[in-house]
Amino acid sequence: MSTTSTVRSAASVAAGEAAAPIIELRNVSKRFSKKLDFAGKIAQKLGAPVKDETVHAVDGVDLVVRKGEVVGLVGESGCGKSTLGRMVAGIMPASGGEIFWHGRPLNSLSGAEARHAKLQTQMIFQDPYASLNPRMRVADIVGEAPLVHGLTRRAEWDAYVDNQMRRAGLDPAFKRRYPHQFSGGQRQRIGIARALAVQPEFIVCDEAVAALDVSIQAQILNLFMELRQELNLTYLFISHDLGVVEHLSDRVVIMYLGRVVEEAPAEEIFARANHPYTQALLAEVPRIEARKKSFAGIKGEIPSPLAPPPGCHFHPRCPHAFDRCRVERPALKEIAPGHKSACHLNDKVA
Ligand SMILES: Nc1ncnc2c1ncn2[C@@H]1O[C@H](COP(=O)(O)OP(=O)(O)OP(=O)(O)O)[C@@H](O)[C@H]1O
Repeated sequence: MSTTSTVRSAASVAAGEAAAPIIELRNVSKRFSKKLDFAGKIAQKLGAPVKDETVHAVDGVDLVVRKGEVVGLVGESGCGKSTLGRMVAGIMPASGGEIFWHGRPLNSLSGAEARHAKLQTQMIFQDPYASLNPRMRVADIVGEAPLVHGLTRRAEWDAYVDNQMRRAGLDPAFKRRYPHQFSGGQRQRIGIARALAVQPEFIVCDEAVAALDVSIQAQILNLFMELRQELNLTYLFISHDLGVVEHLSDRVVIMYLGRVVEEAPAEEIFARANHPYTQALLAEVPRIEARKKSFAGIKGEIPSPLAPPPGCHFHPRCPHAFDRCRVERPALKEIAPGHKSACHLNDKVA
């Protein structure tokens, strides 16, 4: 058994039935109103009917992340993963539904509690360079927030920063340098050191390794898993690539056009994918076992979230679609213990 799967199994036990949810989303949606362009504004002024231009980025999602778990959130570009991640991290409000933090509605927290919740959830982004202030030295990037929030004192600050840098695999000797003096992988480590410095319990990684070379990706993924063990961290790991989440997730959640279409323990997703969309995603990961199965790749383009197809959003691209799929939204139903899928085919088989 590989080290990663040993780590996963051990954590799965730790994150079993009894582990309490850190975050829970119930029927959460996010809509963005698209601003009218010049022609649209003129048409509106002239009293012409103007189309409703609303992007349904996230549409009625239920999601639970339990303490100690690593949840992989996977789907094609534009399916709403980042938007969902931002709502989970408390940096973007939902348009509908409810978000619970340790069992309490996020919007019922007092100012101090909400600030604490925000600090406890850190986000790591795809492009570390864009999220690091180019005019700040690494020591300040890493050490500013813990000082502001009273997690360290001025007298101990240097040692505190050194410690966070070492944890993220950076040499503290370089702490007076600026972000542009580091490589892509090292910059991602600076982002990780900054996140760790506020002592979070939960980290949302949004395509955190997507911009890195494959060998560097592996190093950063290993670092995430070591930190998980060392600091008892919980992760929501967002990626467009099922292959990336394969080795580190306890549970995998698949999104398509704003909705969750399947959710299961990682082993189950890779061994017995149920939803035709998940099967198509698996077919596109060349190095995993499932490629041997005769899943067809995904045909066609992902439809616009401005006008999602009725019924099951995946039906125009699904090789198994039938009449019901074109009119009725499939509910996310349990098809095996811990395995849920939103596909009308499951009712048909039964
Ligand atoms: N601030 C915004 N205003 C308007 N539309 C937005 C905004 N943020 C996201 N969207 C739209 O919402 C949809 C979902 O975007 P999101 O970035 O969450 O998807 P994603 O799955 O993370 O894709 P990617 O990996 O490409 O970022 C997209 O159609 C996107 O254009």
